Amino acid sequence: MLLEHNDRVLIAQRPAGKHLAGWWEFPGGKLEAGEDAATALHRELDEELGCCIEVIAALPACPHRYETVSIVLHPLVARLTPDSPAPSPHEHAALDWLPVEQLDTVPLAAADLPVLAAYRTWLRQGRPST
Ligand SMILES: Nc1nc2c([nH]c(=O)n2[C@H]2C[C@H](O)[C@@H](COP(=O)(O)OP(=O)(O)OP(=O)(O)O)O2)c(=O)[nH]1
Ligand SMILES: [Mg+2]
Repeated sequence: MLLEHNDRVLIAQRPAGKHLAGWWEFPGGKLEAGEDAATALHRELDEELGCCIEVIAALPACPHRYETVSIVLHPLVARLTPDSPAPSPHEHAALDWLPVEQLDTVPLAAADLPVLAAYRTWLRQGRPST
């Protein structure tokens, strides 16, 4: 999920001991059986960050094949609800808020590069809601 706040986007560093440890990602996680992307996102954010969000738009799905696993990311653009607590890193090594122009200055997980491209396209198109 691309969580926007004050013209910045939240990124999270994956913790030691997991796939892609040390790499940065957009918070979120796997769908559990029967969940749609929005339901999974709200659950994961509660677990990972302790914050509440509102979805603004859904971007096109981004499949990626790592050596050990293949994934499909379903990127959503979101904002914090007005009364949400600030995100805190319950499961990540660190969090950071970056302006969109700086998102390619950190080591993002390879699967996130097409996500970033789709987000920039969406911004250029005038942020259409879906
Ligand atoms: N959540 C998330 N996962 C990503 C991104 N980019 C990327 O390559 N991944 C990979 C990392 C994992 O291999 C996989 C799904 O991650 P996940 O958050 O559901 O699971 P996880 O590895 O953190 O472990 P767990 O929650 O099952 O304990 O997708 C991203 O931007 N966000
Ligand atoms: Mg996760």
